[in-house]
Amino acid sequence: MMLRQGLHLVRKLYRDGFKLTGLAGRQSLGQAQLPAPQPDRALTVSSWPFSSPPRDYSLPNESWTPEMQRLYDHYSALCEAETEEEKKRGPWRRLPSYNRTLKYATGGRCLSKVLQAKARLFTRNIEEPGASFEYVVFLNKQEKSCVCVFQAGHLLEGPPGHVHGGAIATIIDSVTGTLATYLSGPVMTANLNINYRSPIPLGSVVLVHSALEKVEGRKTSISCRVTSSDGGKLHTDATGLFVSINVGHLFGA
Ligand SMILES: CCCCCCCC(=O)SCCNC(=O)CCNC(=O)[C@H](O)C(C)(C)COP(=O)(O)OP(=O)(O)OC[C@H]1O[C@@H](n2cnc3c(N)ncnc32)[C@H](O)[C@@H]1OP(=O)(O)O
Repeated sequence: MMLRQGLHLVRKLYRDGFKLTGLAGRQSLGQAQLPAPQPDRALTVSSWPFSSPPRDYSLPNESWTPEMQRLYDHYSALCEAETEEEKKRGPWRRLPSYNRTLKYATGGRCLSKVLQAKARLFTRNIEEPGASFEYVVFLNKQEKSCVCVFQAGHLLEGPPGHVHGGAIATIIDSVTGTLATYLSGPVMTANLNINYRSPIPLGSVVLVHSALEKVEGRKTSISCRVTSSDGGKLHTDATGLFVSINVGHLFGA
């Protein structure tokens, strides 16, 4: 009964232009749901009359180091830039990030009540600022790429003083998945292939660069490089394969 109700809602929300903000850990939206002339509108949250505004976890907080803040300011400035000829905004966008995968999507509160219960997004699950994943994703629409500024907190320790490989995989999955979702709509990770090249010091700030490799039918391939904040040191490189899904797939349909 619950499942049927849920699937009905999924279909209805899709018919009504439902926009996912967090499916599969992603911050971005499927291209199909982005109205091209006013891209910012698609990145906003629905104004549900009785909800309090959700916290956007990709905004600066007191835990951010000066380096994290510097890189945030750098990419934010690119987002403000205008193109020469038309005084239109350039290709860069900061993607907001919430701690619920469906609740804060347009129309998602209703779906969230039925299907999601108290589910929280893994990477935004720890309230203490700076303790785990501090990150912000900037998308370059023209280049079909994105860069994530990532500061790893003390809860992500693996080898003493360094970031756990699973935490690195998590941020790679989240960032490559964000890009795949933006480009191809709802997807799930089918394969991640990761090469750990040099350890990431805990508390340091790194850049996670992702770019589209190819789209073949339902398959979207994304490459990824994690580097030091000055780009001089390669920490990790990876590839991700994402397969487009019908949202019913998440509910066993
Ligand atoms: C909600 C917050 C969570 C945050 C997490 C961040 C994002 C995630 O990590 S998503 C969760 C992790 N991923 C999963 O749990 C996915 C589990 N797997 C699945 O559900 C399915 O296997 C799924 C959807 C990936 C593919 O299944 P299905 O839709 O039946 O596709 P299927 O027909 O098997 O394959 C489609 C194509 O992809 C290819 N493919 C599928 N899996 C793989 C793979 N592992 N490696 C290579 N190719 C693959 C197939 O060969 C096929 O290719 P072609 O079209 O050329 O023949």
